[in-house]
Amino acid sequence: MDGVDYLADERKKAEFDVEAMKVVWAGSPHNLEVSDRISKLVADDPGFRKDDRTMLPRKELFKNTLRKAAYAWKRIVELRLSEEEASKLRFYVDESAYTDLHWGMFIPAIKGQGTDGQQQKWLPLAYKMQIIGCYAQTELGHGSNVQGLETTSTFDPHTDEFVIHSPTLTSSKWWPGGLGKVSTHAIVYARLLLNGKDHGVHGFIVQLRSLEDHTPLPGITVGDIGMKFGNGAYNTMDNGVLRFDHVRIPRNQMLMRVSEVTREGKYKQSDVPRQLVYGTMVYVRQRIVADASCYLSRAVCIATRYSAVRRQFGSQNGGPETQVIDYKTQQNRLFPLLASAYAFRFVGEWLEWLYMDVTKRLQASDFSTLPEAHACTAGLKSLTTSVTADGIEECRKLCGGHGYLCSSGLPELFAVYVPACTYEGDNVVLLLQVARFLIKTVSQLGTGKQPVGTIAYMGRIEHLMQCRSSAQRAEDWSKPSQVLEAFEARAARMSVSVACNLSKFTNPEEGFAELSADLVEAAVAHCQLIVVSKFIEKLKQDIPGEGVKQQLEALFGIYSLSLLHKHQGDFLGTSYLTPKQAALANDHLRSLYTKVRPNAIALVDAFNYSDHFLSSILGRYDGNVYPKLYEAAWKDPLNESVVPDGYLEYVRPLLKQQLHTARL
Ligand SMILES: Cc1cc2nc3c(=O)[nH]c(=O)nc-3n(C[C@H](O)[C@H](O)[C@H](O)COP(=O)(O)OP(=O)(O)OC[C@H]3O[C@@H](n4cnc5c(N)ncnc54)[C@H](O)[C@@H]3O)c2cc1C
Repeated sequence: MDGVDYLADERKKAEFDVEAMKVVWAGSPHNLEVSDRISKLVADDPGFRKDDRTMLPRKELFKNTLRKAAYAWKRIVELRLSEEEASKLRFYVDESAYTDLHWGMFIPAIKGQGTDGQQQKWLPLAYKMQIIGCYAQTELGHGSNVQGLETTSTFDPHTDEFVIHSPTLTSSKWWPGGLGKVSTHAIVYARLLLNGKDHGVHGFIVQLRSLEDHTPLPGITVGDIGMKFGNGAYNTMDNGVLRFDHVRIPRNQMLMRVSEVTREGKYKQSDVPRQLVYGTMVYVRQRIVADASCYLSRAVCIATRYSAVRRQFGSQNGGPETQVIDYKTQQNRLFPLLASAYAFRFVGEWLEWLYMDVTKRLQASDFSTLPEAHACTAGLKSLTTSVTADGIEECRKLCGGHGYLCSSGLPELFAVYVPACTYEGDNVVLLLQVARFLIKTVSQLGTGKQPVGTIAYMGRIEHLMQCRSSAQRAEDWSKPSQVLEAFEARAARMSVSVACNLSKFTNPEEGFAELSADLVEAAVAHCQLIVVSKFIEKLKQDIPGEGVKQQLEALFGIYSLSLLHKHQGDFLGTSYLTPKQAALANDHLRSLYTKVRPNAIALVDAFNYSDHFLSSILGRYDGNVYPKLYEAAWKDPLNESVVPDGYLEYVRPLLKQQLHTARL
């Protein structure tokens, strides 16, 4: 029945102020106000409907995405939305589109790598969407290894131009979002060749399509790379292929903030430090971590609400069966994901601060924290996207069979999200970069160079190598300091141990390759420690609202102790814990599940997601799942006729034993 809240009893159980928790999740009362207003604006506008997305054929789907992107822009202009409101609107429209790359990669690349003059020329056009841009780095043959890119950009001093060329099939640009069908311009990464000398990979602004009729410019071959994983999902995006046949661009379209090519064809480093490009990278990765908390919280919201609606077994004397959320196994799978969503939210918030800090330092030519900031953002991107991708899939399983229906919202969420483990750096490749940084830090211990930021704990290496957990009772694990030391000791010991093993190799690179699996594990331990420590920092802040802090403390316990349980081998193997202490931690974890259980629905309500945004029948706010699932089934195009198209040709001849005369 519409209008009835089937989850009302669950909501009454909440032991904290949900409105105050909404503010914590949003980051501030201002953020909550903007998010709430814009999300309602999108949800109430039929122009942003998305419930038919998984049923549309690709061409229709894509055309509809183009319409929505144009309509969104129209609304942004009509309503005179600020940049903040506009980006929220795009977020709540919730459809991957060329605009993601235009705003998320093309513009930041020009801002980060373009000279002042280049920014003045290109940014106003891009801001008004008079040009649409994408980010063309990856090639058919090369992705992670950027230095292996093959596209060339050769300077021609006679015409003062660069000649962009794809010398081989494998040099074809392959994957860039927005490239296939829409972008008029691209930031193209190519090897800079001057007088036959290769100066490595640089970025160039290249016009791809006519601004009059959208046809590719001479020398350019461009198209879409084809259907991707899932229905709807990321197929709203035109990931593209691009080849250049000696395409000429003016010299001033090389992004020249850091290095330039003079009129005479000389390569010059500008006095702007090379490290500046890291600023853009920190920005992009910070966005990805923030997105991880959004995607994970969406999946968790769906699975939590449905777990409270769904009942299986346990009926007493003909009474209702048990809500599946009351099974400890369900809690043990679901609540750590709920806690992770909050943990990632807070680490994402901290990354926003880090980005501002890095920017300020770069402006003052202070590069001292850059290697640490780089390693930490690479690691957090890897950790949070991997957990989120696996977490969405776990939420699907938590919803049983119905989770497999597109109307649950989970298959599409998963299909849209999984590539985040690959783009902006393959997750394993990124963890190996973190590991290199950890090994370097270990090798510098004792040299007087103090580790800074998220690696500062290594400065207490002597203590961390020797200390033992003092936990004697389960409740001891409720102390953040107890948990923090456990994670620090584990991370430090794993790094030192793998560094010792590495030192046994005469060729360090050989050793690095041989021990790469252990190195990745050490990197994961370090990254989990960062998330744990940032959660603790959040808890130290003033958090208003009745019961809010207590819930966050419980979630912190669940996040950290579920990891401790999962990676028990690390903690025991490095001798920080005894098996008894690990068992006590697990006892405490179970008690936290009991504490969070009555608050679970309110904790996901605090995400403040509209039904439109969730687009999931299982995750409906009112819990009215079964009638809506039933209704939705009848809307499937296959149910438009009672007898399916194809019956006469292929089913009836079979039933009537007349296949020999059928036209198959
Ligand atoms: C949906 C989507 C959107 C994208 N959008 C863009 C875009 O807009 N612009 C753009 O330029 N690119 C884009 N990409 C490309 C993306 O950035 C690359 O796919 C990514 O960098 C990974 O590179 P790769 O595909 O070459 O993987 P590979 O590097 O070939 O990885 C294959 C496997 O090898 C492993 N591996 C690789 N190197 C090592 C190593 N050194 N040690 C151990 N293992 C290793 C990896 O872990 C992985 O398991 C997109 C990709 C996807 C899927």
